[in-house]
Amino acid sequence: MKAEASPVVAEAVIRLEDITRNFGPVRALKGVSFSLVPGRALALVGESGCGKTTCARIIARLDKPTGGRLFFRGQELRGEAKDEHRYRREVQMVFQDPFSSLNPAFTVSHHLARPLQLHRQSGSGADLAGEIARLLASVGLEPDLTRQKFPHELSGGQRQRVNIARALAVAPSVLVADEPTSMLDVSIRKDILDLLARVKRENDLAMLYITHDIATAAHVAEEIVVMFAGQMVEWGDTDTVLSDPRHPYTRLLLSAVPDGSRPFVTGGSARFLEQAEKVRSLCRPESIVIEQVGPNHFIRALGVPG
Ligand SMILES: Nc1ncnc2c1ncn2[C@@H]1O[C@H](COP(=O)(O)OP(=O)(O)OP(=O)(O)O)[C@@H](O)[C@H]1O
Repeated sequence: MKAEASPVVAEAVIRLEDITRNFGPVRALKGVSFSLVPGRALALVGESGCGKTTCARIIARLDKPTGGRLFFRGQELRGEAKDEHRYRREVQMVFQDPFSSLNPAFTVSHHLARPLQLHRQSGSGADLAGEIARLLASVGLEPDLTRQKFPHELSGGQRQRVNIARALAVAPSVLVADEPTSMLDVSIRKDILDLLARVKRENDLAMLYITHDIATAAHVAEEIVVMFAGQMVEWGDTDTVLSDPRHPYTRLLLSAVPDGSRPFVTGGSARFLEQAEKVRSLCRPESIVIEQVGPNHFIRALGVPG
């Protein structure tokens, strides 16, 4: 079966349609299309340089695509959005580095009070204190022990929880988490992923979870997009793609996942890179032919080497 299709799901908050991004001669994104829908997460997976962060920055409107269309609640965004302020409130990001994303000069309370005041116009000081306490508790932090602390007094995991609370403070509908656990100790990565999965459920968030670690996708995301050299090469329901990968690059990523005792690490070894080069030679970079291999399971058709 062949289809010029992408994982279209009804009621998308965000939709990317055939997005390209060139940096001079570097074609960072080539025809990327997917949707983010409430209460569901999509994992964007691939090796360093495949275009994941560029995608995130375009969704957060920190960067503009060279081509293609970006939709927000069914309306195409061209240039400055009519309601840019609303868009920027509704689309929040959690960054990779929990250390540099908090201001060392301010307490946890301050970090949460500002977005609450800006976007909710909270009433009294008591209301605000209550909101801060509720937010901290919702991300698994003890309000009384945390609110007056400065970032350097917190662990990496606690800081990332504060970052997640800060993103939630403005009641977003979309959360973009760009490698949110890659700088954290392996022992707490799963806790943060569990937290992201929970806040997605509780807040009905449309989530983009970006990772180089395909093994973690199933912890957070119902859907997965595997990227290779700026292109989507395989996508669909996470469980299906992980249990029945059809594209050689997805298979390669899965083969680099070590056994269950170290589930949150993938390879970056010379052997992995050598195999990635072999896969690269199998992929026709400009291939636009998409093959549907299951109800919600697609791969980019392989080309002839060279
Ligand atoms: N501002 C820029 N100027 C020039 N090239 C860029 C710029 N931003 C990204 N690129 C290039 O675009 C490609 C995609 O980069 P991107 O950061 O999106 O990849 P990534 O998958 O997020 O990688 P990583 O996991 O290392 O962050 C890379 O070749 C990168 O060098």
